[in-house]
Amino acid sequence: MTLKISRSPNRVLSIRDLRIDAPSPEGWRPLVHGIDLDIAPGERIALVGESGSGKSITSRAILQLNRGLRTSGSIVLCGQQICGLGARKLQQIRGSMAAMVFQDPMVALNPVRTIGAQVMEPLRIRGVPPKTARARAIELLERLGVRDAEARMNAYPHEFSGGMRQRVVLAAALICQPSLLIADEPTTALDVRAQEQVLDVLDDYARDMQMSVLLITHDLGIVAGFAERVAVIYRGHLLEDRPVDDLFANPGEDYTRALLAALPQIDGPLDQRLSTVGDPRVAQGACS
Ligand SMILES: Nc1ncnc2c1ncn2[C@@H]1O[C@H](COP(=O)(O)OP(=O)(O)OP(=O)(O)O)[C@@H](O)[C@H]1O
Repeated sequence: MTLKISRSPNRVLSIRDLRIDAPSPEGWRPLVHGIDLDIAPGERIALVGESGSGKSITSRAILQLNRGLRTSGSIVLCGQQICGLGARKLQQIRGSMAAMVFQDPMVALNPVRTIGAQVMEPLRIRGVPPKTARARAIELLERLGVRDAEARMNAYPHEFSGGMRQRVVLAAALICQPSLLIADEPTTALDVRAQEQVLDVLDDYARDMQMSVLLITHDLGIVAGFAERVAVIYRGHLLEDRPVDDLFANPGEDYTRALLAALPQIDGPLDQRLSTVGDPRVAQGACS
């Protein structure tokens, strides 16, 4: 089966009027209220917002990974409309057009399978012969800074540090060379040094491969250092979508100002997490 891919993909991702609803005893309860978002090839966008604002469900909708939620609108990924696709087509798209990494590498990795088997798996599923898959896995692990990768292919996740495990998760996500990587707080579970190293290798890889990145993070330092654009989401509404310097220098919404004030500062404690923007006056002003 061949998937239709845009011939002039000036957008890796184009989302229009994305709505996500959850079932409730009173009927469908809206969680995301009609979001538009575009990502160009090679572009890095940070999605920020307080806890529960809808960052994860919005990003998971791109690969139709939300369970039990209703999604509507248009999501065009590399020229392919994602909404309404069947399970088999979605399976093909996941990993090749867009891949996703999550916060905790221990959850993402199977503790009883070797690192090598897990990194090679997306290629093996697509019918790539074992020798080729193995060579590509070793090459990618080395590139992502896993030293002595050939020997370590036979190791298990518990034999790796947190930072190394996240590189393995990245390798499994990147092995089919996706056009878009969706990274949902990929370094939150790591210590500060490992965070920096993982972001550095991701930065290098994305630049070399012209890969777009949608990064969900609570960390102002990471947003400033990694992203070109910032999209601010509040209670399922997209409030602002602007170049990072512009938004930091001149936030256009009260909510964004409050959010930036609540974010960990560059010269503050590096492991500080975003607190909830709880001021109801800010909340009311934001989406009215
Ligand atoms: N499967 C689900 N069923 C019902 N409600 C859900 C489901 N998944 C998420 N939600 C709700 O959707 C809203 C947005 O959740 P989401 O996980 O996207 O927030 P977030 O911005 O990523 O937060 P955090 O920064 O804490 O991860 C929350 O109110 C959450 O409780």
